[in-house]
Amino acid sequence: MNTEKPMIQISNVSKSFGDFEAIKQVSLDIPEGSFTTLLGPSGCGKTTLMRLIAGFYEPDAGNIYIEGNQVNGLPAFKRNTPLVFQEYALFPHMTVHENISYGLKLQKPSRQEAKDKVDAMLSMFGLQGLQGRLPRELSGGQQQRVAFARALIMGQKVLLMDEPLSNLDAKMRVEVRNELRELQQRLGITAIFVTHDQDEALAISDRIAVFNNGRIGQVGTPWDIYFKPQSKFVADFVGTANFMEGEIVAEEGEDHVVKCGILTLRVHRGDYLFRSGDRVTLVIRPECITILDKSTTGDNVWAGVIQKSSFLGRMIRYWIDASPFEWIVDDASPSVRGYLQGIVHLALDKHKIHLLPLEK
Ligand SMILES: Nc1ncnc2c1ncn2[C@@H]1O[C@H](COP(=O)(O)OP(=O)(O)OP(=O)(O)O)[C@@H](O)[C@H]1O
Repeated sequence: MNTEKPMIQISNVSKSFGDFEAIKQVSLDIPEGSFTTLLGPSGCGKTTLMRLIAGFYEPDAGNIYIEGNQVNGLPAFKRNTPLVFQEYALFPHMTVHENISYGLKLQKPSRQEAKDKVDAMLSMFGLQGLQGRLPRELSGGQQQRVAFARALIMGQKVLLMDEPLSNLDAKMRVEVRNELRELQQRLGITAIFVTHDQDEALAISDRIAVFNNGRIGQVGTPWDIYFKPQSKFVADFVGTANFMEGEIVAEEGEDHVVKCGILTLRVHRGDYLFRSGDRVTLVIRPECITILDKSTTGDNVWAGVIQKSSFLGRMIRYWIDASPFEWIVDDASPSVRGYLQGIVHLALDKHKIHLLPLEK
């Protein structure tokens, strides 16, 4: 389920600590049933925004709405927006069962009702058989699952997560994130997730809000954030990109002709509204450049000299000098050629170049 109805609305919210403005007039709608990730470098305000939604901080200005109701001033425990942290924050002296059922206390359920609810959570999170253990007797992944189960046992419709997977090793991190995503979709939960890991954000989210210095730089689907960044900051922060400055010198057929120093490239015009004379930044992802098997001529083809390479498992990354530019190029089928050296010829599909207005 992923309707466009907003479950949470953040409207012109600002928050300062002393003289320092950590959140600057941020507005963001979180659709019901969606998985939204707040992504950005350290100190950009992700955790602060999360704590504002959860009710641990109050905004200095602006409003927060949950299901259409303004919640400014409403204490955290009345918001039904549980927050799961990187530190699992389980009660160390309580068993898995006691930890998970903790939130039910206020409802005063019968023993059987509590057991049924805990059993349902144990099964949902693959924790069957572990209910009698203490947190220290569990792996990191199991502890984090207990933390999720504890957060959701009251049937909450919203789940806030602040770097919840950061303490897990790489493999476990991917496993738990896939489970989390599957569960969020199955239960139709509205999830907000904080990370500074771009791969994680791209893999798990319906929408990503990229933060920069207390403001949202761009909100969009992972695809748009990666392939259609609206600023150099977003393009640079999410993934790796080659950047080049250029000027549009002509329009030919469906293409812009862009002059970048000694290199002239054709860029498919698509939806761009640029005109001849406009100065632009070209954003080119490393995997969008192809290393040719043999020299050829044509549009968007040029030569360079390999400076260094790095084997990344699923590909080899090359740094290729084509003075005055140095290109980063990812070769995803290295088995065919092994490591390349010396002069190579590069080709670039005109549809795979993204244009931004040149930032001053
Ligand atoms: N309670 C506080 N008092 C003073 N300054 C704070 C407080 N909480 C956060 N800040 C400052 O506000 C800014 C944003 O912090 P925040 O924790 O929201 O960043 P973040 O994007 O979550 O970073 P990280 O990824 O490192 O956790 C930082 O400069 C931080 O030092």
